[in-house]
Amino acid sequence: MKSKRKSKGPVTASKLVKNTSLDFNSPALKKLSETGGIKKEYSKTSSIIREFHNLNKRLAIIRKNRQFHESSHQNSSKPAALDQSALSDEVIEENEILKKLDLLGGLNEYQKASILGQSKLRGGDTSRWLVKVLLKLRKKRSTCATIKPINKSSPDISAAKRNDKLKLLDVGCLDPFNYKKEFSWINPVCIDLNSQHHKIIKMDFLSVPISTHHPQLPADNYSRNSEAQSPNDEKSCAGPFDIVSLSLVVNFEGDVIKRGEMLRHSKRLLTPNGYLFLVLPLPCIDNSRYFDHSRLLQIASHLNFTAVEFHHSNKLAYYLFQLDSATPNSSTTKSSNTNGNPSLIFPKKLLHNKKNMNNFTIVI
Ligand SMILES: C[S@@+](CC[C@H](N)C(=O)[O-])C[C@H]1O[C@@H](n2cnc3c(N)ncnc32)[C@H](O)[C@@H]1O
Repeated sequence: MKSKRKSKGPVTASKLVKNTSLDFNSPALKKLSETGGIKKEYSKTSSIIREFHNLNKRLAIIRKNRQFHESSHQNSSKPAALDQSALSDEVIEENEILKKLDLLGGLNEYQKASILGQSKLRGGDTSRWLVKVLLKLRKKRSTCATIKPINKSSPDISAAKRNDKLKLLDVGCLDPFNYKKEFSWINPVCIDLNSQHHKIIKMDFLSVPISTHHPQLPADNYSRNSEAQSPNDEKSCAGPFDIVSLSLVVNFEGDVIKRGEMLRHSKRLLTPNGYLFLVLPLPCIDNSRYFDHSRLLQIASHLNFTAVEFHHSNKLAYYLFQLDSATPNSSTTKSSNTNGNPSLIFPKKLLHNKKNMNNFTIVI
């Protein structure tokens, strides 16, 4: 009789990501990479991420339609039979999507797949690009006065010096130690819809308040070695911030209007000349019917952001924008083409029309 015990099988990346403390330099992960096994695992994680995004997008559309049907039903005096059947179809589809998301493992599994995507074997997490640019800006600080003086030489960082650190809101944070090497001059506050670590506040970015009565931010609890820190909570997370990081977060949101709202909210949370670090998958910029580099720059400029630096890698598009609070706000300006929605300044507009393009966009 055959033994029912399953063989342990090879160490796979998906097994590795199940560990809470991920060691990206572990011999097992390196070996997996050398033997080529990791490629298969990466394509598996990529398909989880892709499927998750598609389902999320569809869910946002259905929920929006439902809101619309419900409000038009409330405002109408006639019995709307058609609306009612559309509504029940949408409820059925919504439940199916939720089931599929559940089968995929939900946000938790998606995040594990994303953690694997961050691994150094794949070029590291996106914070490395930001740090490189910030250091470059620090060098030419005479022209970029908002990069504050940094005293890295002092091992004892007093409260006064801590206030000199750049306060960075890391939205959609999977690893609170992304900026570990920079803790002496960057003070990260980490949030995510689904926290993977006690130092990551479980919070929706759109509900981060603009200011607080508690100016002491939780990231002051960070120290290089200490694990025993007081837990972060929603109350301790509030603007203003020197930097807001939206790395691979805007594309996660399925609702195109909420994507625009995320950019607007960054502006509200930033110090007068603060920075917005935005990272999108490259196809959002170079293979979308409704979006591209210049559209992004137009939207950014409308919100008084100027691109300080950008970089397109094989897979990702990195942007560092700086807020110019001195420029008069242009948010009252309306675009000529509003696609039937007069409240939108940058509506969904066909910009390119080639085969196999995606439909990513951000509307404002
Ligand atoms: C692809 S991961 C990005 C991880 C990391 N920032 C990076 O650059 O690799 C997207 C993360 O954004 C989080 N997220 C999406 N919308 C959010 C929101 N409105 N508020 C907070 N976190 C959000 C998701 O929960 C998910 O963990």
